[in-house]
Amino acid sequence: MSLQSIKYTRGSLEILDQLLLPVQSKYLPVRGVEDGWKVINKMQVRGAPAIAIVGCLSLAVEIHPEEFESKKSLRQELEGKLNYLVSARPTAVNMKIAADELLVLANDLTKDDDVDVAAMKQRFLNATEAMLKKDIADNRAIGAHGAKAILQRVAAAAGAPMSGPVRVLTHCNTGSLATAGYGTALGVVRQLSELGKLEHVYCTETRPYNQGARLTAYELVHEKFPATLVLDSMVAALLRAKNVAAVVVGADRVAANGDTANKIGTYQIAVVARHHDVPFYVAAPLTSIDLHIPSGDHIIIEERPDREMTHVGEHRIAAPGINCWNPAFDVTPASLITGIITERGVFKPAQLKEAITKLLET
Ligand SMILES: CSC[C@@H](O)[C@@H](O)C(=O)COP(=O)(O)O
Repeated sequence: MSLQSIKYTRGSLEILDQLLLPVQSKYLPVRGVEDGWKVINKMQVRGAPAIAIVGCLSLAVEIHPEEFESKKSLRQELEGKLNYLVSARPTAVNMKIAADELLVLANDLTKDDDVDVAAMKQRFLNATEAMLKKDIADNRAIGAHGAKAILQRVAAAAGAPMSGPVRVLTHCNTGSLATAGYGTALGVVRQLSELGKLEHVYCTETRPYNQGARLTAYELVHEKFPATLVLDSMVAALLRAKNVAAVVVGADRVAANGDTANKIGTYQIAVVARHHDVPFYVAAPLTSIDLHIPSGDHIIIEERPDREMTHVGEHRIAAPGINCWNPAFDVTPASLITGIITERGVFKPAQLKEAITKLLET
């Protein structure tokens, strides 16, 4: 069974504390929005889809025991708390998109005279709970589309009818821990494995928070995938030496032109991949795509505390007194991206806006 980062039953939410992994596996109760904001901000839960799901479910557990005088007061509470949750981390767009969708629902229900306040609360709880199942289904579809695209490309390059098993590289953590389950980029790896087509997966350490070394490596060992950890500084050497067929990473926000914000270090991997003629794929659900911004220049990049760079756990590794710059994400230009793998298919960055707009219309 794959790892479970989020445990939810109506009225109760727990998250696997990712600050303690891989040394300790401990679930933390999330009793409401205040706890939800804190576990997201402190990165006890992280990964764009998981942030949105935990944020919304923290609101669900908070309102579950409450009684509301009117639909208007319920709607007001939802709006204020959703906006608060969006402020916990700025770069990933998933929480903002979820908040916008839930607010549209709340507004519609407020106006609907056939719905009373109890039914409105019920419908809101149902909508937040549906996110868990949908995320896993979306990730499975991403996995299937991504594995197919990579294998087809390898086969075409070799002029062969079918590809043999492939080696892939991934960055950060995009697996069960970063989602409701299965994973996005790691879902592609999982699908390659299910097809018997995964020769090897390489994961980067992902300094400074070490999502690769701590979390992805943990998932890969748990799944018994053939896997090797490399340092972030080894990617060029790896692509030169190890016949890697594709790079596949996740996304925190994809702009309308395909520019993609993802974990710091992603951009330089894309540059190196282009140099070595290795295809570079971004795997992300539609809930990570922000058509409201034309390009990556509009993405706010979160800057994290110096301590994440200067210390590993309690141990100081950097010279005291040195200045630090710690952006948590960077933006990979669309021109370096081979394809954006979504649950609805794989798109070239230049096709993304039109294709997604059409999909959303239907
Ligand atoms: C499916 S997770 C996609 C991204 O959120 C992931 O690649 C990433 O950058 C996570 O950053 P984090 O700072 O750990 O939340």
